[in-house]
Amino acid sequence: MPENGAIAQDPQVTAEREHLEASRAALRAMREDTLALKAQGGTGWSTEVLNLALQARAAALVDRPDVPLFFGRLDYSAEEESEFTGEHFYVGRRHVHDAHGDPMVVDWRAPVSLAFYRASAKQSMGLALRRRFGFSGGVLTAIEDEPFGDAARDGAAHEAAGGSQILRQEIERPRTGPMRDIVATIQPEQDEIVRADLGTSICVQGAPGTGKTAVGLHRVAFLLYAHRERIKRGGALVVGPNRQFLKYIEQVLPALGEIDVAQATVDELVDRAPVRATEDGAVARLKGDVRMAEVLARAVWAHIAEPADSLLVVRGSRRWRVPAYEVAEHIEALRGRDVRYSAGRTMLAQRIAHSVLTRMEEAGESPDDRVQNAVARSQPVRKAVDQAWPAVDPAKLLHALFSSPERLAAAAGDVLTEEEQRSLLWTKPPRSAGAARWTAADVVLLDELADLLERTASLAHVVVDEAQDLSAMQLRAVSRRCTTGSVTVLGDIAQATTPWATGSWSIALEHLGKAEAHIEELTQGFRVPRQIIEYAARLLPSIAPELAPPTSVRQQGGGLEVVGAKDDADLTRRLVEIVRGALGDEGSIGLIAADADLDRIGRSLAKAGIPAGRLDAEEPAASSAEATGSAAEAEVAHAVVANAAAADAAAAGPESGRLVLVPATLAKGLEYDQVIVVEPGAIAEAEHDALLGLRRLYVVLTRAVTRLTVLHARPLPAELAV
Ligand SMILES: Nc1ncnc2c1ncn2[C@@H]1O[C@H](COP(=O)(O)OP(=O)(O)OP(=O)(O)O)[C@@H](O)[C@H]1O
Repeated sequence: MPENGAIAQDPQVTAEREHLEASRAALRAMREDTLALKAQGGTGWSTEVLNLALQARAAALVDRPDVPLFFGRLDYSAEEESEFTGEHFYVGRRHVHDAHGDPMVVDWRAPVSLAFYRASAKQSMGLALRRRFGFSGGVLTAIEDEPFGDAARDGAAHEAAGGSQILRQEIERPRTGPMRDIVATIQPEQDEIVRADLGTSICVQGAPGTGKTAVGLHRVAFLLYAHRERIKRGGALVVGPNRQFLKYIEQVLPALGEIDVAQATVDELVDRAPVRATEDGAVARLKGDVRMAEVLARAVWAHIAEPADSLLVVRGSRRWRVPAYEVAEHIEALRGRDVRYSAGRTMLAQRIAHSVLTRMEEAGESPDDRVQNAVARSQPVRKAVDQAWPAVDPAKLLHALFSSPERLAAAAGDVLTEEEQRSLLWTKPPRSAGAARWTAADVVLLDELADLLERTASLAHVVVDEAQDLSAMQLRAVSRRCTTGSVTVLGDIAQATTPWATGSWSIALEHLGKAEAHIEELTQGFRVPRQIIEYAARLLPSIAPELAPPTSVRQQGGGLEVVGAKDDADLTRRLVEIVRGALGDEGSIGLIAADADLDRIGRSLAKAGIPAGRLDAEEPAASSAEATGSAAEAEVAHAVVANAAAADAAAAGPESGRLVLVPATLAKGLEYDQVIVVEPGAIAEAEHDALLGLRRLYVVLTRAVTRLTVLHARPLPAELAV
């Protein structure tokens, strides 16, 4: 926003700038106070931990000159009865207080800030005035007032005039670098989701660019504020489709002052063995089918056998016998309870030992717990447990199932058809489990097996992004990581591009064990201009006829150009021209093509002297603290980086150049100012399945913030050519 003389001299602007400066000084003082604290733990180790905590806090208190300390102000009415009658507050990313402890800026997540996001002309929530601030490079350049109460007519006029200019500018701004927070402009329907209580699981269906990812990340930040101890103890996790996506979103939470949230891809979540093979889509789909859970459960529990003999425990000069039928009774009793398989082994040993102890007591002895533990660990008891309730190893069991038609049939007989069973069997079984080359779907099965043996620890909250792509078995893997916690499920059925996708939110939620979750829909598109979204939506009747066409709140941009080339040579020539033109405008440029075509396109551009980054290029080396230091040091280093002005460039790595070549399979969740899509036909065909191909194309066509150019020499898919 350019500074003009009128603004510079406006007394209100001057007063607000003074408050900004005073707040900055207060934040500096808070940081200095923290740095002056001496960590004094009881031991060297606890002093070290305290030191790291202080460093982390000091890092979180760094003032980034380019990030406004506050973006809004709330003036509560002096006449209306409310908790904050007559008071006013500045709303920002974090709480700042003065030397007396009085708030200079309140945290956007605090209850007092709620009205900033929710008050409307119809419901003022006690406000007399809501003020938004516009900034340019950290300098306060604009004020926008929205009066309520007696001046409600003006409020209505404000809405009729198209709402906030500052909001418009934020939505229309060019995109560069990683994803940014939307804390200054969260919309009421988004805020409802962000502030939902910790116990509530929510599923958000939304068209491309409706802010699902942004909302999910802000919800984690909110939950950390509202339930910090519980989330810290239990842990919070964001699950995304791939590393590139996680890299794109990783700055959002640190920018909101939150560095304690783990982020993982689904594959990383179930990291039970390295993935060393791929497989046919039909087999992967079957391995992702929920019936596999039944097959695996049966395969595990089939290990339980009738106790062969009575067992004899010798203690000193006495011998104690436990008959086989009594061991069988213990087994039956345990199976009637919801015990995990491995825990059951330990419990069986204890129960047998208890039988021995009962006999000892009957004989007049008075054994204690130590004796019971010693008996449970004795060789005869261990032998009896190993025979009737043998140890199971997930990899060995899966290896046996996929190698032996008999073993598989025993577990899958009436669950999978014979043909399905055949498709699961390896044509050349590896010699051992260690030699097996597992696929991504196999590793999910290994994770299911591991959970059948030992209960997986639950986190306090899990956000699953692009959840429409997950198989039933992957959803179960997520589910066991939030059995006692809640989930935020984000996705768009129209963007499901995996053959194993479940296809319906209610089914997905059942697999997640959260059938009671609310399904919310976000409909306002903040990314894709109307003209472009309408073009992409031509595909909707074919890919998700039940979904309403997406809308767009964006007014600017919207350049859509479909360029037909005569042949491949003409396509290359035009591509170079288009890319040169795009480089002449501001913002990021994503050139998206079928994965297999990208190398060739990269070479053609290089030949024309146009360098381009690759989204799937190798990760840059970790920062030195991450490479050599402890996890805690790395966290602090992370926070410092997040608070540094250079964060954007540092975080984006090799893809930080303006022009990025994006394989179509990695485009999901990302956005670029200008998008150039090369050969939509090839992108769709690369999927082998017509429906999934069109969905992939829909994803690709909905990445543009300002301009979309579609370049093709081959005919466009018929659904698009309408
Ligand atoms: N309230 C808002 N104010 C400003 N910008 C917003 C708002 N909500 C979303 N956006 C912006 O819209 C863009 C799209 O958001 P986001 O990536 O979260 O959408 P999405 O629904 O996850 O999209 P996709 O389905 O393509 O993954 C981002 O640049 C985000 O910052």
